[in-house]
Amino acid sequence: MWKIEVGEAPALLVDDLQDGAQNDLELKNGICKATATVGDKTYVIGGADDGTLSIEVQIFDRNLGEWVRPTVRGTKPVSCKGLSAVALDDKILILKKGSKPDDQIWFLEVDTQYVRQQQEYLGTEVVAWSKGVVGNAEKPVVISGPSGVGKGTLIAMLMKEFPSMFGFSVSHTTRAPRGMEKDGVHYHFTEKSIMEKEIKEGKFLEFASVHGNLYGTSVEAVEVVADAGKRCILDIDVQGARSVRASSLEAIFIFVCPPSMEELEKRLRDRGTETEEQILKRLRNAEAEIEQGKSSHIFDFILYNDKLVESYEKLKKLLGLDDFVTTTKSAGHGEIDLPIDHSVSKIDNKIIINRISSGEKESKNLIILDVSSLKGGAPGRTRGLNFQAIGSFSNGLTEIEGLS
Ligand SMILES: Nc1ncnc2c1ncn2[C@@H]1O[C@H](COP(=O)(O)OP(=O)(O)OP(=O)(O)O)[C@@H](O)[C@H]1O
Ligand SMILES: Nc1nc2c(ncn2[C@@H]2O[C@H](COP(=O)(O)O)[C@@H](O)[C@H]2O)c(=O)[nH]1
Repeated sequence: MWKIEVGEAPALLVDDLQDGAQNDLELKNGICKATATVGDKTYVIGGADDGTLSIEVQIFDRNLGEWVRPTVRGTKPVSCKGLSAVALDDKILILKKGSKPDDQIWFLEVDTQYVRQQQEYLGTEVVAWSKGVVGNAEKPVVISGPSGVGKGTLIAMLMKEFPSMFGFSVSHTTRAPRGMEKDGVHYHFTEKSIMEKEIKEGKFLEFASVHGNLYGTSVEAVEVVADAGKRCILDIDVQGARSVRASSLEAIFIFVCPPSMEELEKRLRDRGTETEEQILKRLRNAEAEIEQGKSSHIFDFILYNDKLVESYEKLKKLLGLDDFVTTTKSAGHGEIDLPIDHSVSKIDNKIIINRISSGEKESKNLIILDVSSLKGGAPGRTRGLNFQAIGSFSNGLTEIEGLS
């Protein structure tokens, strides 16, 4: 048995860190941390010792016998009353005790494709947070097409008809605001140097130089919509769509095409928001974009926006909304009633969460969390978690309550 130091935290016994699921390790300073081991590395997760109130991560590399502070990507969860951690293949499931239902389940990615890419890019140890979403939330919708084709118009119609279903991903841009555009609503208008710094810090899901300005979708812009329980719509150019296609965000990709170049030019000119020079630049770029949009295999659907009302009906059809009745489809993600006192174990793809008895006669004693169909992940959300709650009763009967 050998002793190691966790930064400034009290000494831990390495034997306590063996074999992953050692949960709720109470350190001498009272901060609750959980540990999980993936490969040669033990991850110590918990506490909030940097003044940010977010959960911290340290890694003990067993091969090197060294502690490492990784670069952390994704939105960090805020600290809580206690944590449980369970090692999966390339990520660690974290259960936050005493947190709100939509803040209880998180994943710390340690060896996913995204983490490996970031490690290669930064040359440092990287971990990435992603919040777990119960059930299968509808996929985000990526809408691309040349400037002036009518993407914004179609999206505005969709948001007007289905305000509680869709949320717009507010992009960052270095271009100047147009007359009626509001910061934080149409775009986050920003400086080039600030945006470049934030890109380096990994805050963007995708970014591209479009018509001479920088545009990008921050991870937060997509998460804000997901947190509101809405389906995210991204209005981005073809380069951005390609990056999103290569990312972990599973989406539906729609390319909007003009009926002709003449009509595209007319729409751009009639809109009256660009200078002559900008209109010509946008029209030049449009030809290449249309070619890529039609041939690149990025897009699932091509939508010709000729007559607006007809195009909008087609868009609704693509999204399964043509005969939509608001009351028949609700989000219905379900919430896990995670007991504060629990133990956690793993059998294949099932995580068994066992209530540590508090003497109640009728309580949900067991929650089985199915992690076999996880989708998405950092940067963003991990979707597809399913669960069953099983309650045992004093009469020996068992009640099962399940989700999908
Ligand atoms: N089907 C249509 N028929 C005629 N005009 C249209 C049609 N769709 C949109 N428009 C008009 O074309 C102009 C450009 O539309 P919009 O601003 O929605 O384009 P966009 O693709 O979002 O452009 P950008 O990429 O530059 O933001 C607007 O004035 C809009 O009213
Ligand atoms: N790759 C990205 N492209 C974006 C993003 N936000 C908008 N756009 C695209 O830029 C052009 C021009 O937009 P405009 O508002 O200046 O007319 C248009 O094609 C948008 O789709 C983004 O975050 N990423």
